Amino acid sequence: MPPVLRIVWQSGRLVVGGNIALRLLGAVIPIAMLAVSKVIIDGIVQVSKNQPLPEWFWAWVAAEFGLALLGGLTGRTIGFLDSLLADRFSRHLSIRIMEKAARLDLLSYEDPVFYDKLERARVQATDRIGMVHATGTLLQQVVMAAGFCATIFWFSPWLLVLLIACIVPAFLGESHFAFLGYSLSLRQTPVRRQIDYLRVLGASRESAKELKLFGLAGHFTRQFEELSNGIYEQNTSLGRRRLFAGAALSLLTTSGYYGAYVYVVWRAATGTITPGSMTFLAGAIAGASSNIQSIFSTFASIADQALFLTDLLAFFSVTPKITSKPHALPAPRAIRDGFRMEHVSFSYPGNPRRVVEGLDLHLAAGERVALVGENGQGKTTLVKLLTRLYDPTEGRILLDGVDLRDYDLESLHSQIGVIFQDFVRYEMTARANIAVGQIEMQGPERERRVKEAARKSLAADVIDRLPQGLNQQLGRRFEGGVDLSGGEWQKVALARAYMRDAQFLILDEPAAALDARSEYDLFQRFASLTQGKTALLISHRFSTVRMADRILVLEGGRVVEDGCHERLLAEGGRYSAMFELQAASYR
Ligand SMILES: Nc1ncnc2c1ncn2[C@@H]1O[C@H](COP(=O)(O)OP(=O)(O)OP(=O)(O)O)[C@@H](O)[C@H]1O
Repeated sequence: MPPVLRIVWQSGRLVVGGNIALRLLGAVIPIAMLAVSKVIIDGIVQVSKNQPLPEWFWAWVAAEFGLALLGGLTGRTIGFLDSLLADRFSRHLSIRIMEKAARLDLLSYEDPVFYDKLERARVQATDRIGMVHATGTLLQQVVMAAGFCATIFWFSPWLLVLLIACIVPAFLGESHFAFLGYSLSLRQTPVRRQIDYLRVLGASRESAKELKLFGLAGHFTRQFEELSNGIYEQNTSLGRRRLFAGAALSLLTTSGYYGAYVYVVWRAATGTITPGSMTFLAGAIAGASSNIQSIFSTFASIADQALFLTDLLAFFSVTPKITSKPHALPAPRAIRDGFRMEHVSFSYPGNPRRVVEGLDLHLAAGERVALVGENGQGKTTLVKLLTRLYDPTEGRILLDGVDLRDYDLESLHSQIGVIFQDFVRYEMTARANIAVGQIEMQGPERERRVKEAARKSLAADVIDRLPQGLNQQLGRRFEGGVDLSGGEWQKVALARAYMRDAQFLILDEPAAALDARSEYDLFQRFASLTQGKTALLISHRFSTVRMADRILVLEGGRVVEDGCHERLLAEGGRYSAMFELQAASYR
C-alpha cells in the first residue's frame, strides 16, 4: 500500500491533506457528542433529584447541536473532496501509465504476462479509486476506534481487554480468508485472461464479420460460460466457508460486546456510576466494537483491491533496457557509411530459436535495398533491429562506424521513417494522420509538408474524394468519421513516412494493399522519392522488388543471395525461382 498511497499523495497534495484533516475531525465529532450527551443526561438526572439545572446546561445542548451540524458539514465536504480526489487520481495515474508505456521496450509488449499487467493497470487507473476512499475511511475508523478504546481504558482497562480478546479471533479469521481469496485470485489469473479475451472477441467490431459468417458466436459464448462458471464455483465455495466461519466468529465478538455492556449497566444499577456515564460508556463500547469490526472489513476490502494494484506497481517497476546512454551521441545528420551489421544474431525471449543468425550486412548510404524471403524468415525482425526497437542478442549494428547503442535513441529515431506492415490507423483527421509523421512541425510549413507528402504517397487522391478533405475525421470510432479501404489507409500511412525528414526510409510491405495501378504509380516515383535517402523495402511482390538497386534474399535469418535483379535472375538461385513462380502465375 505505501507506494499506492504515494501515488495518491502525488495526484493532489492539497486535496489529500484536506481530506485527511476532515476525516480526523469527522472521527473526533462522535466521541465529543457522546461526552456532551453525558453532561446533559447527568444534568437532567440532577433535576429529577429536585436539584437545579447545572450552570451552562443550555450551552451544552447548543454545543451538541453545533457538533451535529459540524458532523453533517464535514461528511459532505469529505464526499466532495473524495470525488475531486477520484478524478485527480485516475487522471494522474493514466498520465503516468502513458508516460511509462512510452518508455518501455517493444519486447515487453510481446510478453503476454507483461501485456496482461499493462491491460489491467490501464483498467485500474479508473477502477480502483474505491481503494483510495476505503483508505480514508480506514483512517477515520482507526481514529474513532482509538478514541473509544481510550475512553473505555480510562474507565476500566479490563473491560477493554475483554472487548479486544473477543474481537481478535474475528480479525484472524478475516485475515485468513482475505489471504485465501488473494491466492485464489492469483491462481485464477490465466483463466481470467482467457475469459477477458473471449469477452472482447465476442463483442468487437474487428471480429464481428468472421463470427457471423463462420457461426462462431455461440461457440465462443459457450466457452466463456464454461470458464466463468468454473471461476464462479470456486469463488462461491470460498465465499460459503467465509460466511460460516465469519458468522461463528461474529457470535464471539457480539458476546464480548454484550459482556462489556452488561458490566456497565450493572455498575449503573448499583449506583457506582451515573446514568450519564453509563450512556457515555455504552456508546463508547458500541462505537469501539462496531469501528473495530469495520476496520477489519475495510481492511479486507483494501487488501482485495490491493491485489489488483500489485499489477500496476509491477508495471511501474519494469525498467526499459533499450535506453540512451548518458552523454549519448546525436545521430549523424548526413549518413556517410550507412548501416553495418556485424555477426548479428537475435532470438526472441522465451524462444531459443535464432530468428536472425550471424548476419553480416552493409547497407550503404543512399542505397535502395529490397529484402525478400518467405514468411517468417526474419525480415521484419531485421527492421526492428536496425531501428533499435530491439538490441541484438549477439553482435553489433554500426551506423557510420558507431554502435547504435551509443546514439541518443530519440535522435536516432528522428532520422528514420518507417511504416510497418501493421501500421496504425489513427482515428483522427486525415491531416493528423499524416502530420504525426513529424509531430513537432507546426504552422503553414506543416500544411505544405502534409500536402506534399500526400501527393508523393498517392494519398492526395484519396483525400480529395473525402467530403471534408484534410479535415475529414477518419475511422468509425467517432461521430462523422469516414472509414477508408485497406489500400487507402496504406496510402495515408505512407504519406506519414514521407512527412518525416528522415535519411533512412523503411517500408515494410508498402504496396500490400494497393491496387495494381497504384502500385505501379508509386514505384514509378520511388526512385525520385528516395533520392538522397537510404531506403529499405520489404515486399513479396517482385514487381516492387525489382525497382531496388540491390536485393537481399533472407532465409532462416541469413542473407543467402545478394545482388541486383538481373544478376540474381541470371544466377538462377532462390530469387530467380521465387520470381519465376510469381511471374508464371500471372501469365
Ligand atoms: N514477438 C515475437 N516473439 C517470438 N517470436 C517471434 C516474434 N515475432 C516474430 N517471431 C518469430 O520470428 C520469426 C521471424 O518473424 P518476422 O516477422 O521477422 O518474419 P518476416 O520475414 O517479416 O515474415 P512475413 O513475411 O510473414 O512478414 C517468425 O518465425 C516468428 O514466428
